[in-house]
Amino acid sequence: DTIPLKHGAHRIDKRTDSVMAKWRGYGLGQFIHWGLYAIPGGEWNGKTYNGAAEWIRSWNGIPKSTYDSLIYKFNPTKFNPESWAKTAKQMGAKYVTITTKHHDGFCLWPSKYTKYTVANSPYKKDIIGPLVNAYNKEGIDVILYFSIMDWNQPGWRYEIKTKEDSIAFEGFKKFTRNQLLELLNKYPTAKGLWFDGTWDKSWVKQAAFADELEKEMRALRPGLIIGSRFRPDDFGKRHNDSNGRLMGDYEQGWERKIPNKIEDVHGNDWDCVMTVPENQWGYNKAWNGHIKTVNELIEMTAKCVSLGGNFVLNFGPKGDGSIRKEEIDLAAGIGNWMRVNNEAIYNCQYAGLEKQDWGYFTGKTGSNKVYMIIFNVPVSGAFRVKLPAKTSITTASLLEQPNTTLKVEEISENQYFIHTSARADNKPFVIVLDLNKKAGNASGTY
Ligand SMILES: C[C@@H]1N[C@@H](c2cn(-c3ccccc3)nn2)[C@H](O)[C@@H]1O
Repeated sequence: DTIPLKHGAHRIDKRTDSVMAKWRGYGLGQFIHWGLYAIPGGEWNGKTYNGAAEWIRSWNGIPKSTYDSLIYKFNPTKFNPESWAKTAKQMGAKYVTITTKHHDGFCLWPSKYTKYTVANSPYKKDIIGPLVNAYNKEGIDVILYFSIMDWNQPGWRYEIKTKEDSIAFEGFKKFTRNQLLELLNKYPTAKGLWFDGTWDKSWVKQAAFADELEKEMRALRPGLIIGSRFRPDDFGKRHNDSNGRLMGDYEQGWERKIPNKIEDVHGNDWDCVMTVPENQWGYNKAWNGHIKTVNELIEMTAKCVSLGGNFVLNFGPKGDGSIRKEEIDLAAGIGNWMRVNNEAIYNCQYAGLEKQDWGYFTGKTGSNKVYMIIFNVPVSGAFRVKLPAKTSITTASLLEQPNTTLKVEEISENQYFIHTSARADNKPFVIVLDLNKKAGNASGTY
């Protein structure tokens, strides 16, 4: 039996409207982390900060006031929103999530509710507006990242302990509401909000306020997509309420990690947001440790889509507004593969088939088509496929050469080997299966 909640989940199961269906089909997205932290780029006075570059303000190696005065150095002469949008387009991203305000409180739009914005920097101009327009012109939808935690706001509190705290935090809540409504009014084509900085004790006590604000934002912008990291329930639970139901339209918990099996996603929509290095979102001069390759990132994209989610790859532009060569090259490499194989990614979901070692199945929403995205070629050269009862393979072909049919060998009841000839390169490729009926999935629908 469920716990009675005033501010728990307001919907069970996935959204069924067309705006969310489009989001569900994006497959691949781009994250942009850009702000004052890109100016030091993880380094200060020749010393390197060993955390994530966008958290450098929290480092005791740099006085807070010194960090805050970076606003007077913000003048990205190389900022070119059209070229950022073209890079994303060429990569094959269908949506972009852009930091409007990260934890440091610096606003990339000329907010009326604080002085700590681009308007008071040497750059002076709005960044978010031109970005939204440039991405929309490329046919890419925009989601606005917003950090509730705001280190620049005097009213922010990690915890509310005194009367003074609570008075200050009430002012902070008003400020937060004003900024969110301001963003929705200034950028009406934004499809959704990606919240961050909502884990502290002060915020998890704001169930009623956050619930009312979410309702107000949805009323202002029908169809708005809001992730599960925005609000706490009556008992301070986040993402899933005290009855285990997702609060928000999709699960936001997959930050720098990917679910392993379908049971891990609990029937939710979800996105995975991923850094190229181990843990750097804002620009960091020193990219240490393992830097993910094109093939790794294609595999992460395929794995996310095979489990019904979207993969969102992070870019951290430099303080001057240019995008580093490593990221441009990754976008180009992923794009080369997506140009040929995006049919196996866009508008695809969990195919409901038993995972095999060669790679990932994706199912085309509402069709009998299933894609096999191959990363590991078996030494036998034969690719195993297990189908549910009464489901059979009508044809099999290579996505890159649609008119080549591949040999299908039935090896037992509902079990097949697909045979292909050896391939010259060691790049991922896609086999398309036309089935005699929809394979269905764990929840029986696409
Ligand atoms: C999407 C990513 N989320 C931010 C983040 C949050 N955290 C964090 C770190 C410790 C406790 C709770 C949250 N680490 N990184 C990163 O700065 C980036 O914006």
